[in-house]
Amino acid sequence: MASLKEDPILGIDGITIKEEFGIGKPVIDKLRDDRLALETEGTVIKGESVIDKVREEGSGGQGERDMVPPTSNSIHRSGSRPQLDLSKAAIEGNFEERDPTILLPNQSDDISHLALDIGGSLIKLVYFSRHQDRPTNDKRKKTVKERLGISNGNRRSYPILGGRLHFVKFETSKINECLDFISSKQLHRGGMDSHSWHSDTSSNGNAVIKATGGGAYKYADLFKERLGVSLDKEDEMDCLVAGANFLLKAIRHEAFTHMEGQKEFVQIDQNDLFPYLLVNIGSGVSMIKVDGDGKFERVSGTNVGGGTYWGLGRLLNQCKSFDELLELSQKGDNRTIDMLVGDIYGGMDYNKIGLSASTIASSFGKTISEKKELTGYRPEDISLSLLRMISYNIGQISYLNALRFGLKRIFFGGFFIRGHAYTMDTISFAVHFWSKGEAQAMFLRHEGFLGALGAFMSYEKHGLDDLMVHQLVERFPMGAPYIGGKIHGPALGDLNEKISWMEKFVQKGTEITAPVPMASSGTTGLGGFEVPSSKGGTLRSDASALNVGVLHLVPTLEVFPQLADPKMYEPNTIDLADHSELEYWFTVLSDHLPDLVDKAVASEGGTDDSKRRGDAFARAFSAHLARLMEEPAAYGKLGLANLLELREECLREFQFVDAYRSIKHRENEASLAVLPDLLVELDSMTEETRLLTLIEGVLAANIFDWGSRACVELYHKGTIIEIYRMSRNKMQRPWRVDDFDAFKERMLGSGDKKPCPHKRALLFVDNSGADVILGMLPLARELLRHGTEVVLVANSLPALNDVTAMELPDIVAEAAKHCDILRRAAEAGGLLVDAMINTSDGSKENSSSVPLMVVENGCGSPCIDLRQVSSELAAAAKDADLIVLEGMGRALHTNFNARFKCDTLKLAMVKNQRLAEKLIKGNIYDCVCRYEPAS
Ligand SMILES: CC(C)(COP(=O)(O)O)[C@@H](O)C(=O)NCCC(=O)O
Ligand SMILES: [Mn+2]
Repeated sequence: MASLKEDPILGIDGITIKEEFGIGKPVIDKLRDDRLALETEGTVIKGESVIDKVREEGSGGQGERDMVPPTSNSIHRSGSRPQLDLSKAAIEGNFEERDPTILLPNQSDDISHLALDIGGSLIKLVYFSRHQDRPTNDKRKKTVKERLGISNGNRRSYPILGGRLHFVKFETSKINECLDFISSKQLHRGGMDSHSWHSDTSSNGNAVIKATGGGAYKYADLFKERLGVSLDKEDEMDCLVAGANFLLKAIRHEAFTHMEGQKEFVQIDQNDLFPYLLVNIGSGVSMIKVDGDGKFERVSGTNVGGGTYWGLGRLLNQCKSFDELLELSQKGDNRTIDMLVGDIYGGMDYNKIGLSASTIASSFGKTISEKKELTGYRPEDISLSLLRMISYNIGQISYLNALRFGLKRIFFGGFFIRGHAYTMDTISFAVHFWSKGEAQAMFLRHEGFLGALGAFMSYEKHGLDDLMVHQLVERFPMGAPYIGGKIHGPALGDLNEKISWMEKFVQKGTEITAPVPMASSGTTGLGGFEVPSSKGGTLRSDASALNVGVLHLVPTLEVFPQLADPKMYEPNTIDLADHSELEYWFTVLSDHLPDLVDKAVASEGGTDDSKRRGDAFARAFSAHLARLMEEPAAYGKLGLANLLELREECLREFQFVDAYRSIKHRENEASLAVLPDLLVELDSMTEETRLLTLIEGVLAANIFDWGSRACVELYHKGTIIEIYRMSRNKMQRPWRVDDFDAFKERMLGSGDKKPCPHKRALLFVDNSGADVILGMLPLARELLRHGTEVVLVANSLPALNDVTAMELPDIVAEAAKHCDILRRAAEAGGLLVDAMINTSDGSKENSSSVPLMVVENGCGSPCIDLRQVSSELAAAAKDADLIVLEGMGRALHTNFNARFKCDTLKLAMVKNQRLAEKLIKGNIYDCVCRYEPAS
């Protein structure tokens, strides 16, 4: 099939767009309305610039956001940040005061809980923030829940609410900064609500914080003095193990191997976790055999650990910080200090016992035979020799202990490692070498937080111990993608704080963003340490960064029950481990940024405040991209879906609630105007022709995608309907992937044999406007006509121009005004509870119709990860026997290779040339109609 781009008649210069189109001429005339022009930037060929229109309407004091009538739907969605409820706000105390306290009686605050691990060198802090879900009185939602048989009963004996788990660290020597941080966030005052999960006050009425590590004893008085809190001391080993078990069970991509500079995530089977050896490298080293939850034994340890490295480094090199010492090692050459096998054997390998010439025979051994003073050695070389000596020694002792107890897996944690590639390579090498490849060294992304997490877990009824992987969503730490120098990177609560952090970050930016060049591999594999591949010229800017995101706890998330093999399911189609892919998609997202910022700022009325937020958003997003470009696996396995979600999350973080709101509204209006005529035309067709026209319609209308650069350029060339007509005219079969005949046979049968209709179809809808109204709704109507219940599955939160579950009922109500099938089904599905329906026959009888329902999918991204969907969707899916996934995000970028237990139809127009070539060996604007019967 020729692409739209190549077609001289339909050329995207828009000069000659064919008039003849599948739907009637009056409809076309109707759509000549100026209001239906697509672009907002004033480059519209036909019709008035929408920006002008906005200005006119805005002169009455209304911004663009006011053009959209408020939806009548009152579903409460906890967005990325809780919104302030200012009702009944009152000033407390003296009105004359400069910053009087304002009481917000109806605001459900973020409630924080905190635990600490105060070590010899670092303080690790884990805290949880949450806000209570407000009860919803939404009748539609209730009806849908009833229909789907979702009970409101609590699964747990105590409530666990959604929230976020944050990870922060401070140097112990700067404990005052840590106290200031706790105090500024009021973290020590958490847990005072009725849902308290821990005994937050001691018998004498003081607030209590769980803490572990030696500092919990040493600094107890200071905490009491400064914050008025008591530290409730928890055993360090108990905490380490509880923290490690929680991470290994609950966090996807927590563990990874690191060999010769290559990081690879290991999927740990929860049921096959124990036993393992946990090696915690802090100032000293503990080796713990873990047999289960709370079942462990400290089997060994060594006093030669992180403290030794730092201490000796200070004495020998006068380094002021651990990172400085580590940074020196990056430029070191240990051959000037270590005695190598080759030094003893005249440059030869000692082959008989498998030692290469470059194997260290004796750490620091070369210095014996040289008559140099300490000043004669380079600090860089000393640092590297030290690092090797200590890492190698720890690797070897760990292996011997694993051997002692027959353990195959060794997990290394503790802040000595701090994500330093060379340290991990050295340890891995030692374990691999001594075990002859039998044992495997693994590392944990939250390596430094095991103790703090464990202390957190020790609160009674924290509710985290039985959380499942799918209930935790790891998100990029917002507002603080980097941590360096004096800038700490906790999640910043306050928007202003966040914006000024970004501004500060930009000033510091050049200092802390330099990527590290990777040297090529030089390891012999013969037991010698040559130059490991991950030793770059300089220390990564983020060597002390956390490399962990913020954990969002969403207890309502579930695994989509129709996945054929949930354990093998991988949502992303494109592997960003391929560097050229990564570069390409990073460029696409960067290029799209200025336009997105314009839209976002306009959606908030173009005020100075929104411009400042827009700027901060652009910086934050660019900084995240740069950070990920430097280390793609920093926050676990990175797929395109994560990047697209990151963009949306970042927008929300800077309080851009719905950047495309006016575009969506305009397209909805235009499409609703066309719908009645389209339905009449469809009804005049035979069943077979109609089914084909419907699928064509879905594919054609998927062209309305504001996330695709090519499509947005196209929108400059004509009105909504012109683009739609052009797209429909291009729908000749065969499509690039064309399983329509198989789908038709399942729907209509062949010959006289009429197949049994599907019982329930889940339609994963994509974009607002024509996509959902002229594409998916008519398809839903056809399924309803066949007697199939239809569940429209839409986003919980806005993403690009995707329609949301909150917006859909009003759209359906509008459509239902002109169609009895939709009206009856929507009534039966509880969608029309408070919509004013004015139909021709006025019939209220709904028992004859199967229901049309709407459920939210639990996400706010253009893609969907089916391991983590809303509980409503999971409930609706249980009885489904047909799934329709529509759009590039949901059917191509994600789920293209996913297999389901029930019949599945994947429909999308490919609106990106590179993806078309890669995925379907086709061209931009080619279509995919992939039908896969139940497996
Ligand atoms: C963001 C999208 C996945 C949305 O597509 P949709 O799901 O709406 O069909 C898609 O527009 C996309 O991949 N855009 C980036 C590539 C580009 O601009 O060509
Ligand atoms: Mn979309």
